[in-house]
Amino acid sequence: MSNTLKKEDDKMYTTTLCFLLKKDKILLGMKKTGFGQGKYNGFGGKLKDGETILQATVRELKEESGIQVAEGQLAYVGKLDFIFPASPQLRHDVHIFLVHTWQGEPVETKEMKPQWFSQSDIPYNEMWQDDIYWLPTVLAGKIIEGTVIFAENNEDVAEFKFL
Ligand SMILES: Nc1[nH]c(=O)nc2c1ncn2[C@H]1C[C@H](O)[C@@H](COP(=O)(O)OP(=O)(O)OP(=O)(O)O)O1
Repeated sequence: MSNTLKKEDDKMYTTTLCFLLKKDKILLGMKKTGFGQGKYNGFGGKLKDGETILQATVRELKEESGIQVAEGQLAYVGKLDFIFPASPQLRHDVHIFLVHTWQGEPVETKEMKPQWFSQSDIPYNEMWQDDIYWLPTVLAGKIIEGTVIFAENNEDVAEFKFL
């Protein structure tokens, strides 16, 4: 591996992502600010210093949707490594969780506008383009691990691999 690649690896940051499920519905949020603005996605964000992945998942869900969960209500479903060859500093991994029970009702926050969708009508064309490669597998009950390599425009998926 070249030194350049090693340097990029060192810079990788960690994020969380979680999806609430209720019967045949899934809760997505329209991201109003920051990375992924204008896309529907689950709720999550970067780990803060000293935080565990579970703590960050609970905190981000609360900040972005008003929903409170206990760590024990988070079901781990997988991990993805997002690689942006045109912008190596964007590289990050995401730890993904499903939530079936929680406290409170979703509310609009300054970061996200929550909306329930039928699981058979997920708006993949308004989401990150990698989601259609792995979210159906997660919703089918499988645990995933994979790598996404984005194209030069940092939007299209150049390659998706399940490990
Ligand atoms: N390609 C991708 N596909 C996807 O489904 N989710 C992605 C994604 N790339 C990033 N995400 C998720 C992970 C995480 O939940 C969120 C981005 O988190 P960031 O922390 O980078 O953004 P924020 O603007 O929310 O920053 P903070 O609130 O400061 O943490 O988007």
